[in-house]
Amino acid sequence: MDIQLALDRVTIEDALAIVKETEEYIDLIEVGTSLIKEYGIESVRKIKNAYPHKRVVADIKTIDNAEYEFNLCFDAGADIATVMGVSSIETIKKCLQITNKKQKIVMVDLLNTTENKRNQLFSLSNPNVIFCDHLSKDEQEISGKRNTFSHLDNVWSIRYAVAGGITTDSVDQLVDKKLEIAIIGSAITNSSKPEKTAKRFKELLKGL
Ligand SMILES: O=C(CO)[C@H](O)[C@H](O)COP(=O)(O)O
Repeated sequence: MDIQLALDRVTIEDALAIVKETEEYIDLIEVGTSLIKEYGIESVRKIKNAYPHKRVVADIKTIDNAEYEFNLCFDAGADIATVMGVSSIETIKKCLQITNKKQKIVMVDLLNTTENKRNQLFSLSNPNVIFCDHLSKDEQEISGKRNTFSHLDNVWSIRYAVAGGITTDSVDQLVDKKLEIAIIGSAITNSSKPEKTAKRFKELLKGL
């Protein structure tokens, strides 16, 4: 399983320093929504320029204005851009259209989607789409919720990632889920030893 390092609530300089330390153990770099909101699309450009050999995810969380936002991300060098699954089907289809045209990847964030909407989204699955099971920061921090990854059991045939509060103690729940990507943020970025923590995740996820 690949590791996507989510960079949130840090400066671009700190983000670059964390990637430098952890580079050997991570597969994708996520320019978090907070970085894009605070520093703009330049955050994506700077991180891709510094790590051209890594897949860079722009976590723009598009919910409307798909063409403009997806072109912005891809033109800045992102390999993957995110759209919220709760968006209208017009928005999702436009993201897919731009992604296919530019031969990039779209990650559909399933936060707050209903089962009906998820089934509708899964029917659009193609090799350029990765779905992301996501437990929000606010649900984690305010309500103390933990992701149980329970509805992942029926999704063998599609590309799948998980995000939200994953720690070295919770990765064992990902065994046998046939996931492509574990998105890990604060467990690494808030660690006093990011390199050691990223290395531990790599060891734990190897072979999964
Ligand atoms: O999309 C995000 C926040 O909206 C984060 O990328 C995701 O939640 C991973 O970060 P963490 O491991 O700290 O929860």
